[in-house]
Amino acid sequence: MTDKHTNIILVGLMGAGKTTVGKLLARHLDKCFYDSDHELVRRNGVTIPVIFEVEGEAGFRRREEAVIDELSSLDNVVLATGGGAVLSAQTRALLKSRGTVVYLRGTVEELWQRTRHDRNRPLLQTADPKARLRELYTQRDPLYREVANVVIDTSRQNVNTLVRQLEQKLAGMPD
Ligand SMILES: Nc1ncnc2c1ncn2[C@@H]1O[C@H](COP(=O)(O)OP(=O)(O)O)[C@@H](O)[C@H]1O
Ligand SMILES: O=C(O)C1=C[C@@H](OP(=O)(O)O)[C@@H](O)[C@H](O)C1
Ligand SMILES: [Mg+2]
Repeated sequence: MTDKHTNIILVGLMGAGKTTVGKLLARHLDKCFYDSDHELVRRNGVTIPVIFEVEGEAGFRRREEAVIDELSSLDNVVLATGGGAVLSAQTRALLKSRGTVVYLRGTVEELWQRTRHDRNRPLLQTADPKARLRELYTQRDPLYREVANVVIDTSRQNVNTLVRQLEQKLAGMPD
């Protein structure tokens, strides 16, 4: 059976730090770390941009939905999701029932600074990636808030500070 509070699920936009913070948080809490993107890459043997290229965003979303369903049904894990996972209503319902959901929030400026040199995020391969991030923020911020039990502001906070802050918040949460 899945105990709601044994899993920690991280949501938020690209560059929020889900992968980086998640890995460190898992080590601190002695939980297994999974990242839905890493799992898709490992299983399919191709990069995220290649999945987008071959199957389009819709194909990627189908795979993402399935892998998040599978990983969130495990116990005692920290799961970093991809930024677009919450676009699926099915995934939103699932996440809320399978763990404590943490929204890592960041300003568009910071998210952009953290992602601007990375070619591994196909949605940002546009003429104006910062404007794209702004659009995605407007569209998705309400969805992240809808699923989150905890919202953490990552602005001007280093990863170690964020992990400490998160540990404190999680420890103070009711069972
Ligand atoms: N709080 C932070 N402060 C500074 N840099 C960060 C922070 N969180 C993440 N980063 C950096 O931003 C980049 C994107 O982080 P990542 O964990 O891949 O984000 P996400 O998985 O949410 O897209 C990485 O280079 C990471 O080292
Ligand atoms: O926001 C998105 O739609 C996406 C975010 C990426 O993950 P990160 O949020 O870990 O960068 C990855 O899943 C894919 O490029 C699509
Ligand atoms: Mg990530």
